[in-house]
Parts: sequence; C-alpha cells; structure tokens
Amino acid sequence: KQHKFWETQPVGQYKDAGDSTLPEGPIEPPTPLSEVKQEPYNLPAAYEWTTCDMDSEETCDEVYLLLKNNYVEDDENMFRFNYSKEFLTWALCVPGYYKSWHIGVRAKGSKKLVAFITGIPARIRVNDNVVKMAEINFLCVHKKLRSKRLAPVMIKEVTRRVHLENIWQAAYTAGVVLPTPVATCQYWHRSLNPKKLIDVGFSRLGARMTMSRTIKLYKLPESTVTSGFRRMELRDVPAVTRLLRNYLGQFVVAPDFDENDVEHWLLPHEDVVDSYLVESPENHEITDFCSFYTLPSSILGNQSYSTLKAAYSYYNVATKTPLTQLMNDALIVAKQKDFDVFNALDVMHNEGFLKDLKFGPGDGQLHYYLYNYRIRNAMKPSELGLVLL
Ligand SMILES: COc1cccc(CC(=N)NC(=O)c2cccnc2OC2CCNCC2)c1
Repeated sequence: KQHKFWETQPVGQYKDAGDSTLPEGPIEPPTPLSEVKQEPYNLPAAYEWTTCDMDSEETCDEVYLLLKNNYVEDDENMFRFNYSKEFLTWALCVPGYYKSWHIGVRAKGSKKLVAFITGIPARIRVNDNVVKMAEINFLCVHKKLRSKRLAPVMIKEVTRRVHLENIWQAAYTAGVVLPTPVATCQYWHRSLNPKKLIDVGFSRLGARMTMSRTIKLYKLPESTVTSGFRRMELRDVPAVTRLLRNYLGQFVVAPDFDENDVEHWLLPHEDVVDSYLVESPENHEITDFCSFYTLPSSILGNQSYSTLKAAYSYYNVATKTPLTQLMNDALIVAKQKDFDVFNALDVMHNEGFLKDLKFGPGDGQLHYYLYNYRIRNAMKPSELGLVLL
C-alpha cells in the first residue's frame, strides 16, 4: 500500500536509491502539448473542479476558511497553520502566475469548497541549470473527506495543468517522507514571548528553570544594534537583487530571482513579509539583508489564547555584518512587532546562528522534493537555498 501513487510518478524511486549511474536532470522528457490530456481528471461523482480566482474577495475567503479549518497541524494537533487572506494573495498572485493553477474541488450540491491545491511558476537553478518549475503548495482536503483518495487525483490534475503550460518540473515540501527527499531539514524555534509559548504548550519550562529566569534568558534589546540597519524600500530592489543572486549562487538548489521577483517576494508587505538591510553609513553600499514572513497558527483548545504569532526566516545574506548579529537584529524587530516565536530551517548558513541565538530544535522535519528531476545525491540542508511558504 505504501506510496502506491508515488511509485507511478517520475520522482526518485527507492529502487533507484544509490544508483549513481542515473544521470542528473529530467527523469522523463516533455510530452508534445498535443498529447497532454486535454480534459480534467475524473473526480468522485459528487464533486467538481473549480478554478479559485484569488482576486475575488469571496473566493479568497472560501480558500482562507478551508485552510484555517483543515490545513497542516503540528504532530501533537495543538496548532494549525492560519495563513491570512493577504498572505495567500501574495503567495499565489505572483509575477507570471496562472489562475488555472489555483485549483479547488467543490461538492456539486452545496458548492462548498472542500479541497485545494496550487502551483506557481518559478525559475529554480539546480547546480548549473536554471529550470522553469511549478512550486506546489497548499494541498488541503477537508477533514471529513480524508482517505477518499482525493489527493492523488488533485496532484495529477495540477500536474496536467502545469504540463499544459509546457512546464515539466516541480518543487514541493512535506512533513512526511515520500519517494524521495532531495533534502531533509530540521526546524528550529526561537522564543520571543516565552510566557505565552509555555502557557499554550508550544514550549516547556526547562528543568531547574523558573518562569522569570526563562523570560530573562530570552530577553532582547529594545532596538537593533547594527548601524545602517533599516527596512527595505522599492529603491533598494536592484542592490538587493545583486546581493541575493551572488549569495544564492553558492547553493545546489536556489531560486533564480530577478528584480521583478525580488520586488514581489522581498519588498515589505504588512503582516505578510518583512525585510531589512544594512546600508553602510560611509559609502551607502548595501552589504547585508534579512527577511521573515508572517504565518500565524491557530491554537487549538486553549482558553486564553487563539493565535500564535510566528515569524518564519526567509532569505538572509550577510557579507559585512556577522550573520549572527544580523539575525539577532531580525529577532529584535520581530519582538518589536509582537511575534511570539521566530522559526527557521537549518538551510543555507542558518546552522551558524541557531544555537548562539538560543533557537531550540523543533520536533519535526521538513522534506524537500523535486518532481521529474533527479539530482545525483541528496543535499545537506546547508546546500539548499530555497525557502517555500
Ligand atoms: C506552530 O504551528 C504549527 C502549525 C502546523 C505545523 C507545525 C509544524 C510544522 N510542520 N512546521 C513547519 O513545517 C515549518 C517549520 C519551520 C519553518 N517552516 C515550516 O514550514 C513552512 C514551509 C513549508 N510550508 C509550511 C510553512 C507548526
């Protein structure tokens, strides 16, 4: 039963593990567009496909509520991601996006939205090859429709619609192990509001630790320490693009951002994404950059709190300021903005600051996958330069 579906897909298969004679690159060649299935896959009779227009307030609301009530929970089912409507519009209406890749499933009678899956176009470099890919995300099936085997048909349908746009590769992440991860990352958390985190059960009071001692342990300065540290502005896009492209060039897998991408993904957008940079006071050169995105979680079954305000480390570049000092300034502004916790994966150079800045290891892993693209060896997290939302 294990992975009956994934064994039919062009992804690294367990039986090929360790066979380093297999070449790096696409597993299957593109299909002539005329041979791509023209009509949607069949759903169970009671359901129908729908395209979700995220520009429509009403549809965006439906998507928001479906995810708020049915999307990913932590291993102990204490928290559930609660992506905001603003965030979802930002994450899905990206430069060059296809509305047809924002796919919903409705119950025919009630017209209720019961499932969702999305793709967005991205240029991803793998070693020396820039590949047009779809980034797949937000796969969600209503809790009441689980184990109806809807996920495989939704994955096939988004794949079909991506193929229709002549794109043959994809990237996605999951908390579960599927055939076959290209990288397996550990996530880490830095307490900003330890009292709330302990009250809601996200963190536990350390052995031989009092609450006041714990609050003191995680206390941060009121203001940032790096001179020239300021929010990113539109005029900074060219310099930040140069800085980011140079930095990301060292990783095996990373986005191939241009100025248009940087403007969309990294310009500050309230309650969605925050980005800061260091402008040298002497020559006004931009030498460093840090960013984090806003992803709150609903707190399931707590009397005093309903929402965990979490910041997620996004892209960070340090060329003059020590990365640890730069990230400490990111923690300081996140605390100023009333975040409860700052999360990070051990990707890129993050491992270098996690322990020093008092991050604790999370209780799970995030696995990265490529669809129809083989890489000879799985990456260490430090070789991965891609952060998905
Ligand atoms: C605290 O509330 C949670 C609500 C749901 C799940 C989890 C645990 C979890 N699965 N965390 C992550 O996947 C994670 C931890 C650190 C950084 N990025 C992450 O995931 C991102 C990237 C993948 N898509 C979801 C958001 C926590």
